[in-house]
This record gives sequence, C-alpha cells and structure tokens, in this order.
Amino acid sequence: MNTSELSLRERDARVIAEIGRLRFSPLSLVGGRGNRLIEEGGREVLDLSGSAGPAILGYGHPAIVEAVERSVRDMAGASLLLYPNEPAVSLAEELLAITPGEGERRVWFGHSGSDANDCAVRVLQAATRRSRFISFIGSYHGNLSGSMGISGHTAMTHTLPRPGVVLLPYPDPFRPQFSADDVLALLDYQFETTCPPDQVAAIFIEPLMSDGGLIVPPPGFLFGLQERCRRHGIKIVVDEVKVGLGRSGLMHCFQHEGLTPDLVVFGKGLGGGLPLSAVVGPSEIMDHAPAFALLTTAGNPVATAAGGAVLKTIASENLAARSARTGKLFTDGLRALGAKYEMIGDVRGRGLAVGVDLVADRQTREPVPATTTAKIIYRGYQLGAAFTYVGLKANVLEFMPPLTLSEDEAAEGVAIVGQSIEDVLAGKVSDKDVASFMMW
Ligand SMILES: Cc1ncc(COP(=O)(O)O)c(/C=N/[C@@H]2CCCCNC2=O)c1O
Repeated sequence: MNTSELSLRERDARVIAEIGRLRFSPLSLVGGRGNRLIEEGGREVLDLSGSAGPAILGYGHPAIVEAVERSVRDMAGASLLLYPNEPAVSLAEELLAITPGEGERRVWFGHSGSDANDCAVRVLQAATRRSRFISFIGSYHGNLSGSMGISGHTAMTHTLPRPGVVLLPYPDPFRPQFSADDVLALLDYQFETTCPPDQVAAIFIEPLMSDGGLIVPPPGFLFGLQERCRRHGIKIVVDEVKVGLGRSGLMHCFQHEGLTPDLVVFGKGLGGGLPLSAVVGPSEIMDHAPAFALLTTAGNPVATAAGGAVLKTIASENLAARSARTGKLFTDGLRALGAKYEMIGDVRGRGLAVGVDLVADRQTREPVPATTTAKIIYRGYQLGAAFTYVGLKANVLEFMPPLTLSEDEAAEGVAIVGQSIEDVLAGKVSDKDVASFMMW
C-alpha cells in the first residue's frame, strides 16, 4: 500500500520508534497557528499542552518566524563551539541580565532540558570534586544517563539511579505522607550517617514538581532546604525547564520560593519550539575546563535567534503577568468544576502550570485509575482540546498551554474539560479507546 493512502498516524506507526513516543490521543498534526494545533484533515484543536511545554508563544508567532527566517537566511555558522555567533552571544547576555545571581557567571547552551541537566551534573562533579547529589522522588530532570541518574520519576525505573544520589520525598500538601519537617529531618539524618554533606556537589530542585504531579511545595520548604545546603557548601541547582520563563506568573518559578540558586537550567520554552536549553552558573563552575561539554550544533544561530525572540516577547507582551492572570481564571474555572464532579480532588499550580488531581474518593484521596485519566484526555481530544497527564499514579491532568492563551480560550478549555469528565462518567469512552495511550 503506498503511503498516500495511509493516515499520518498509520505512517507514524510504520516509521517512528516506540521508544520515542508518549502519546495521549490520536491527534496527528499538519500545522499550528496561534494557540491551536491543526489536525490532519484540518480540524483546529485548542492546545492546552504547549507540546509538553516548549510552545510558550504558541505556533507561528511572528516574532519567532521573523527571527528564525532572518537568521537562517544569513546563517552565522552552525555551531558555537568553533566560532562565536551574534544570536548566541546576544541571547547569553540577555539570559544573564534576566537571571538573578552574583559574581562572574557564564552560559552554556544545549538542545534540551536533558542535556542541560546532564551537563550540570558532570561539570558540578568535576569542578567541586564532590560526587554525591541530592534530588527528589518524582523529579524529572531528563532522559539522558546523567540527567536520568539524578531523577526520581517512576517512568525511569528501568534505569538505576546514579550511585551516591539521595532521593528525598517531595512534600505534597494534598497528600502529606511526608511533611516538610519530615523531609528536612530525613536530610539531616542522611548528612549525619550515610551522606556526608562535604561529599555532596549539588541539590537539584524543581521549584514546582511537574512530571511528578504538578506539586507546589509547602511554603518555606525549599528555602529551608537551601539554607541547609548552603551551610555545607552544596550548590543549589534549580530546574526551570518546564515552569520557568514566565509560566508560573513570575519570570522564574524559583522566585516564588525565595531561592537564590547557584545554577539555573532553562529549556523547553526558551527555544519557543526550537531545540534550545541553557545552564547559567558561576564562572568557577562553568569555566571549569575548555572542551568539557561539547555539542556541535548547540548555540547555533537559528535556535538562539528564536530564543532571543522568546525573551523579547515575554518582556514586550508582559507574559509573566499574563500567565498569572489567565492562569487564575483557568484555575478558578477548573475549581468550579469541582463543585459538580467529585472526581476533582485538587486543582493546583502556579500561573499557567496547572494540575487537576483526580481522585476515586474525596475522603481517602485515592487516585483514580490511569484509564480514567486517559479517557478524559481522549474525550477532550474528541471535543477539541489537547492536554496530557502526569503524576506517579497517572492521575493528574496537566495543563501547560502557551502563555499567549487568551481568557476566552481559557474558558473554552475549562468547558471542554468539564464536558470530558461528564462524558467519561456517562461511559462514552471505552477502555479499548485508550488502550494504546496508556504510556506512562
Ligand atoms: C523539569 C524538567 N526538566 C528537564 C526535562 C527534560 O527536558 P527535555 O525533554 O527537553 O530533554 C523535563 C522534561 N519533561 C518531560 C519530557 C518528557 C515527556 C513528558 N513531559 C515532560 O514535560 C522537565 O519537565
């Protein structure tokens, strides 16, 4: 059969490796404009996923189109390794200007959140001569060996954690199995026994735990953690890959927690959909040695031109404040659904990083089965919206829409989520419908 007779999804199944798929619906794309994805066949679908976060300016934003077109037409090389290029150096200057920090600092560019965290792990171990790390159960820092090794997401249990990593519980106010004080006491005990603090290079922190379930930490917890680490010379690395760059309602999500990180990791939205990440950190770390963390096309002029357009647009369109405003409308709308649907146990997040924790029982807060979560997403797709799920029990609807989401689109999204829940409760989606979308 020639491919012209096959759907895009059928062709995808024939050529794209399963190891690289995380599919939540049959949605197959031929385009995207504004905050809408264009499905094969032309249907427009409201994007509440941001393509797992990077599309913070939506699709086809004029600022990105113009910057990329200009840069690719007159391309200043294809690598930052060998030659400085104007877009990369300008973006680094802008990143240093917007990222709080003291002293001499430098920027490393990568292609993804994974390689940026991977680089941070390696250079911190080398520069501090300390080989232990602290991270969290539920954390997701990447899918390369180094970044996986300091992650604690259940989707990565096929890979052993890095030797010497301490994974702490991330306190969840909705399911307080471990309080903030419990976790701090556990860390103190680790320091006294099996994890000498002077052997710890750094702690990796998500200021809002995304893939682990859209968890906003208890007030003061991360600050308390930072103060403990500071006492032992342990570097503070904040992973802003998914919730940074205005999404949380502030430019940096760590600002909600009063953190003063040594290193900040950017990704996803930085490139506005083009592959781009960055690590910002002190020179004594980032200048550890030449040719230490090389990726040939990292910092290329096209992706970094897109990054420059993203930062300029976040500022010119005041997207951090807009995320706070639209996020509140969206969150309030979802919370209002909770009055009608017992299944909505908690609605949480910051700005336009929003999670809906689905429960089978409001009293026990037992998560719903993953099939229920998957059915709501599948039905949402049928009704015209794209969103995903996260959480260690696959029971948290995740919303990471473009920061350009309008108030009307937020209301439209809430209506679709409500109708999806209604229809799933009415049995309109079968287990068979979602069987191939139960991926993590
Ligand atoms: C806080 C945080 N840090 C780093 C990463 C890794 O970023 P890349 O997937 O760009 O390598 C991620 C990626 N998160 C996953 C990517 C896999 C699919 C599921 N959804 C995510 O957002 C992240 O959330």
